[in-house]
Amino acid sequence: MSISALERPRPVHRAADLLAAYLPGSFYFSSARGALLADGEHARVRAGNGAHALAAADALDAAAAAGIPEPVVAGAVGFHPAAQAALLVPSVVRRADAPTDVRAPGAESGTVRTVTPRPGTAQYTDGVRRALERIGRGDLSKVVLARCLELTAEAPVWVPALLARLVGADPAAYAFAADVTAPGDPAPRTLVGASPELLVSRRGATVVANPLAGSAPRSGDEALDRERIARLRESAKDLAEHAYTTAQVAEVLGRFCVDLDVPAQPEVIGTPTMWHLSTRITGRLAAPADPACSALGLAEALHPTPAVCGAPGTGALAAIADLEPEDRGYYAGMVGWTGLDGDGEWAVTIRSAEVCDRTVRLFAGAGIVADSDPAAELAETCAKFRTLLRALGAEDVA
Ligand SMILES: C=C(O[C@@H]1C=C(C(=O)O)C=C[C@H]1O)C(=O)O
Repeated sequence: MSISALERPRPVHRAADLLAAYLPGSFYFSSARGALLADGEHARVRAGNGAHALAAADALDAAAAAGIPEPVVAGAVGFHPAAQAALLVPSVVRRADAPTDVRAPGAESGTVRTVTPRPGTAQYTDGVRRALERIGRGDLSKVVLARCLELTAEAPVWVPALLARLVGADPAAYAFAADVTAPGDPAPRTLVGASPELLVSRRGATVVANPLAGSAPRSGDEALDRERIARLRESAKDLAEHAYTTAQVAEVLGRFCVDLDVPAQPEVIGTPTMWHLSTRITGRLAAPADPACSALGLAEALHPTPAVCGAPGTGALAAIADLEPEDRGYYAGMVGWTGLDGDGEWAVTIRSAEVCDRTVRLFAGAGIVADSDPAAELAETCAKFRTLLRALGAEDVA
């Protein structure tokens, strides 16, 4: 008698159940691959820059030996090479299929009291001009300049409702909520968002990365959007911006893979707020058992890609340090999970916010290359903010 159907592990929950069970302090991550909700803290994973994957492999072995069933390392790593990380082995992990018909109550508008742009818009466009000077001098070819909106709500922001609205608006997004509370925070701090960008996903020996770069706002009008998509496909400036990112991602994955498929031309993908040039790169790992080849190891090797940093990386990091007045924190870092077998999924932490009590800090950035127009780059950041602003009921205030 065949029992294969019984043996096959299957998710026992629905993504909507996991979302309903999410509470601040838990870790939630979902994508078209499935949903994961993790609770409790079996162990923290602490490691220096570039050493997270090895520390995670040790922590996973120890957790399995301690009887944690199907342990994972889950959490977020900040943008800067020496940034903070919030990675742990949770005590309990529940999984579900990909979210589909998630219904969330609409955002109540009028709850956001103040919106403070940091830097101000004029200072941001000035930063873009200064970046263009550096590009003109040949110091670098591309840099992603970000800005922040600091929102104050009239009451503490309830992250479970915000997360459910983000998933409901775009069930295919890489949606996440991770506890990133740091010493000195006045209240628990949660990183929450719905990213369109896969840093890397691994299943067995197969890896996928899906860099995005080159963008246009979505208008909601079909004819206008068709025009914007066609323009994006042919824009030399956006194609150049995209090519820097794809080249670096392909080069890094090439070090780990025996076969790598890099499509020659990007396609255009859409989110509810944006259109992006997108290249789906797939590869087969040469040594899948090596901890450096775990999903987290690959994510660490790839991060930060020119989608959120620039090219070359060192010049771009220096430009970001000089031209961005706000610390990015977890924005433009990575968020996801890795299992005992090395499989896992890590997204680029964009279209995200850090929520701490009544304060919400959102970031959005735009890739600056030789032909960038400061006003257009500012407009691009405004369009990217809409993902979170909509979910916060604050689209009209910023
Ligand atoms: C930096 C962000 O997005 C990134 C930058 C893009 C661009 O410059 O065109 C496009 C997608 C993302 O890779 C952001 O959303 O904040």
